[in-house]
Amino acid sequence: MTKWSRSMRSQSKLIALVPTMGYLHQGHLSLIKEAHKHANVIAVSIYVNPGQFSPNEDLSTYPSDFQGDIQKLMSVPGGIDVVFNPKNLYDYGDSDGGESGGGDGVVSCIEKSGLGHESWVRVEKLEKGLCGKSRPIFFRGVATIVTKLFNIVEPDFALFGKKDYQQWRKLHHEVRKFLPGASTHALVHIIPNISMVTVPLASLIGWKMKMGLESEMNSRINGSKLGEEKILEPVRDLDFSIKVIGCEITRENDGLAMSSRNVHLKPEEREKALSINKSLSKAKSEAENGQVQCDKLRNLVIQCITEAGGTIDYAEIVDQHSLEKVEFIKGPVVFCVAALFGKVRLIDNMEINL
Ligand SMILES: Nc1ncnc2c1ncn2[C@@H]1O[C@H](COP(=O)(O)OP(=O)(O)OP(=O)(O)O)[C@@H](O)[C@H]1O
Ligand SMILES: CC(C)(CO)[C@@H](O)C(=O)[O-]
Ligand code: BAL
Repeated sequence: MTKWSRSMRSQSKLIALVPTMGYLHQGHLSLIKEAHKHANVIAVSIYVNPGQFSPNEDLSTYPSDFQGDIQKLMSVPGGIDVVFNPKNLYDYGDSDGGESGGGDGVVSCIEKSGLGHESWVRVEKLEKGLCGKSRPIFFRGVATIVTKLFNIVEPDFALFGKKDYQQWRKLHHEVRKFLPGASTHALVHIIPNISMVTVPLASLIGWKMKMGLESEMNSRINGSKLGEEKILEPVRDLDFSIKVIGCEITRENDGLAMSSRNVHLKPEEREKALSINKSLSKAKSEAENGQVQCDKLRNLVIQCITEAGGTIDYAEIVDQHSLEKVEFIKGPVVFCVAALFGKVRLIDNMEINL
């Protein structure tokens, strides 16, 4: 994978990474669409990361359909360049991590065997609330695997969905925050010579889906960025020269946020789950009409979801940047919800910008 990336870089191509856990839907494809606006070549990773699941979570039942994913990726306008689908990205020491690094109860690789993988990335404050409460190792696992993917793929851009708002915010923070006066700029010189390369690698699905994109890419580059020096903003905490881009939530026509786990919802549960988006939309419009007391808005959402038959994990209104709870809406906030319908835990959110 790294060899491919470096070969792209040596041709001055900008590389975007779209990390996923597979079982792709239009939400994932919207990330790829956005990636095309920024980069010349696109890598999609498909890896169900065992390091972010606790033993009581749904690693073993997480949906997967690799061939279906490939079909979907082939149909993306503009194509993608490579699919990175590693079997396992952890060293399990003496114990057998099993297929895809998962397997029964094997989650964090080191705790059981005492050997193997033992380095973890943490984003100490932002990982604590919301999903971090009920999924205590989740964000450590996400930050670590994303760091590993960044090191392997060496992208210029990485795209994440705001459906997983806390994840996006946390990664954004981990990777890049504008520090006035900081001097660590990544300078990227874009040159006009775009040529297509296919790189089949053993551990990588050597996939080439370019389909007539060359002229489109040339005109984009010629039109806007030819010969310019593009300055990526200074990075923070971990000094990655990577720009993290957040993409809006893609919803089904009836408002349900697209999610791979939706496939596990029974029809009646799916119907009940519509209460999440409905109640969030109602809360947002009440806020826009002057109701800025968060407990009132929270009660509205909790009541609506509970009456529909969902079980609330959390329903919090938090500052969009710090993710700290707020009592009264005074600035940009995001209303984040996690709720269970049957055995399926769904998350959703809505930004409120008064
Ligand atoms: N509806 C959506 N709109 C925009 N981005 C999304 C949507 N669903 C997922 N994504 C983004 O796609 C990336 C990969 O997510 P992932 O593969 O876990 O899919 P998912 O649908 O979020 O699955 P899950 O059922 O685990 O929530 C993440 O950055 C995630 O935020
Ligand atoms: C970012 C991610 C691919 C890391 O495993 C995952 O958490 C996801 O799909 O949102
Ligand atoms: N998109 C979230 C991945 C997870 O729930 O593990």
